[in-house]
Amino acid sequence: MAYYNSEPKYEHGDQLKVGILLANLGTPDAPTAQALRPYLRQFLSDRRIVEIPRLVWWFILNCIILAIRPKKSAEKYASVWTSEGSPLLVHAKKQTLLLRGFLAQKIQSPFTVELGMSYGNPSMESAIQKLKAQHCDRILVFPLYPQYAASSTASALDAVWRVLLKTRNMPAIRTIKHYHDHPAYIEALAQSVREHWRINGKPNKLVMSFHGVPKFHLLKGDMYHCECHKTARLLANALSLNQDEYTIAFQSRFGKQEWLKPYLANLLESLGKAKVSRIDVICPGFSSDCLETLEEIAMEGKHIFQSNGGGEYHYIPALNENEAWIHAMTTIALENLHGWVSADWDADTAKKEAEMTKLRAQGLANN
Ligand SMILES: C=CC1=C(C)c2cc3[nH]c(cc4nc(cc5[nH]c(cc1n2)c(C)c5CCC(=O)O)C(CCC(=O)O)=C4C)c(C)c3C=C
Ligand SMILES: [Fe+2]
Ligand SMILES: [Fe+2]
Repeated sequence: MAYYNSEPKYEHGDQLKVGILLANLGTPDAPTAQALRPYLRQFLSDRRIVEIPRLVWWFILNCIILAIRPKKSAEKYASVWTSEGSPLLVHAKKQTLLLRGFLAQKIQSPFTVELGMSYGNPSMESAIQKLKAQHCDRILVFPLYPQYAASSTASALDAVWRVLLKTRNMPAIRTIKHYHDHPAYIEALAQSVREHWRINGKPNKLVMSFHGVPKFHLLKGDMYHCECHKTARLLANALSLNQDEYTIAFQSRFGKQEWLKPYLANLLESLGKAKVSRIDVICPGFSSDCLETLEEIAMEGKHIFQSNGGGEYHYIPALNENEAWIHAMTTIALENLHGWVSADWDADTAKKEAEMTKLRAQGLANN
């Protein structure tokens, strides 16, 4: 088998495009133990996710985790699965289509948007192949993680680099590192909270819950923790909240190590025991609803809070297809596409460009 991926057919004069590659985590193909096993194997074999020595981890992963977790996780996935599929994938696909449409209003030069996942399907490889098949010679990688973390953003970029290592005709690449403090993202979050409060009234406390990572990631230089705090502070400012009206927590602890604190489960337990009459929980780090928000936050979190004596519990949905969020994605993409796309491109320019390319190929033009 050839080491390099085959290149798509290209003829002089074919129109070159800019590709925007939306990168997200990925999800299993079905809510079953059979589908969870390969997904979790790929996910948990990533060194960005688990950093313990390979041989020890191989044994723990294959002999313990993959024997138990697929069945347990499949039951959780089944509780949030929709008729269209996994929520994460359903939302990410809709975001891809919407971003394509919004960008088409803003730029006229040829571009396209595709979706690629770090683990599972659609793979990063299939997304890059789709972009190359459409003659994208410039690709902007847009991770759907507002806060940079080595375990999310960098692992998505690793997946891109792995494909490029096997690519003969490499496109130019730009990457977006983060947008945790981008005004349009903060405004999209603020709008969704304001809308929830307009309909349901205000809670005693707004809990902002972020996916956790092991504490040593922070100690070794991963700034994720700081970026989560900055997002929370900016969102609180946008909503004019006092310090005692909101709080931050980290969820989804995995394994026995210490993770970023406070742990959401402990916080919900103490808020419940304090008989707080209503809390609202929002997850600003998740661009789409997924297992971690719909099962862990909306279901499990509610149970912890209320079984400890807490009152009303509202989960505020992720940004998903909110217009303000797609608008924010459009703004962030455009800022990073500077010099790659033009607002005044038209069919005539394209024709002239194609002619020039042909002439250049025949040695009839020097520029
Ligand atoms: C902000 C984004 C995320 C970070 C950072 C992150 C780190 C991280 N995750 C695990 C382990 C698991 N995460 C799982 C699911 C999952 N994680 C994220 C996002 C981040 N993870 C999302 C969006 C999802 C949901 C995917 C979906 O299909 O809906 C899972 C799988 C589910 C399960 O079995 O519980 C695991 C495992 C670690 C160890 C980690 C940091 C080191
Ligand atoms: Fe995770
Ligand atoms: Fe979880």
